[in-house]
Amino acid sequence: MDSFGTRLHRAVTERGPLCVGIDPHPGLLARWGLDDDIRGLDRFARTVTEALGDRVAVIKPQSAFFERFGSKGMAILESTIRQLRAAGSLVLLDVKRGDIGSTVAAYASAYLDPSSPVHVDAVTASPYLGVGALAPMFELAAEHGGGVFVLALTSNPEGAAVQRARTADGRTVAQLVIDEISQLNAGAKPLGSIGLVVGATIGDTGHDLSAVNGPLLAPGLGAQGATAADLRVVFGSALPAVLPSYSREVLGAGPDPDALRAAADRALTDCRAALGAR
Ligand SMILES: O=c1ccn([C@@H]2O[C@H](COP(=O)(O)O)[C@@H](O)[C@H]2O)c(=O)[nH]1
Repeated sequence: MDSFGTRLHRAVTERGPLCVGIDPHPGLLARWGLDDDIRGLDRFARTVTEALGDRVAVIKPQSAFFERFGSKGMAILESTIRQLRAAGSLVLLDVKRGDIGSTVAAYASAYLDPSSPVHVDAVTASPYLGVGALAPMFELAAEHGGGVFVLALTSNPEGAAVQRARTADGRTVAQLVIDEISQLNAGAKPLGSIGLVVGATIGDTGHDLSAVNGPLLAPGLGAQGATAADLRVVFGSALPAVLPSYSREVLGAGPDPDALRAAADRALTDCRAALGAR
């Protein structure tokens, strides 16, 4: 199996640099004329999958919106993952896991072992128990062609107090995360398999992303206020590695599948223009 970095590079080359989230917010279910229950969740996830699974490079289900319905929600998440992968999009499960290493090993087998019912192409992970504690995820990802996106500079305003705090050597916590992930990706071609999450909302923070050599997931576009034009300010010379991510901005166009596709196409056109030809 090719590495996640290779598979992502291929998907972006073929389909364009875009990630669309599946975030079935109660408000969106209502706007779509669906009840906030298991049937509404199923219809919402199925509609997005059928509309976008064969055209968007990466689809990012937000686990929380499935988890809130318990085991029935998880069953829908499992079938959504299967349908998305069958349609050819890479599935990035936004689940932000992180713990002591021995527990991270269990999260790794849950999401990155091909024999698991919730096996996905990549997951999001939190580094606040130490980047090193995520090693079992990095190892299983490498073994099975999976990817991990580690939070570095998140899109929400509350993140800055923790992420931009200074460590003993004067670097910010975020720069320490960035540097550790850069080491893990060193020498990988065309792209490493360990990505970072850097919000499109954060402006020019002066962090150095030039050595990451891995994908940079950029949430915060659309509903949180960032525009594709902001990507240039946030990422500078690291722009070619950016994977822009939209959820509500695209999902709000539903439930008509043509309208969903048109919204995703608009987002992709904006991102292509901002990132340069890709
Ligand atoms: O820094 C981060 C990390 C993750 N997210 C997630 O992305 C989507 C954003 O949804 P929008 O509707 O496009 O605002 C959501 O699932 C977040 O949990 C993020 O926003 N910022």
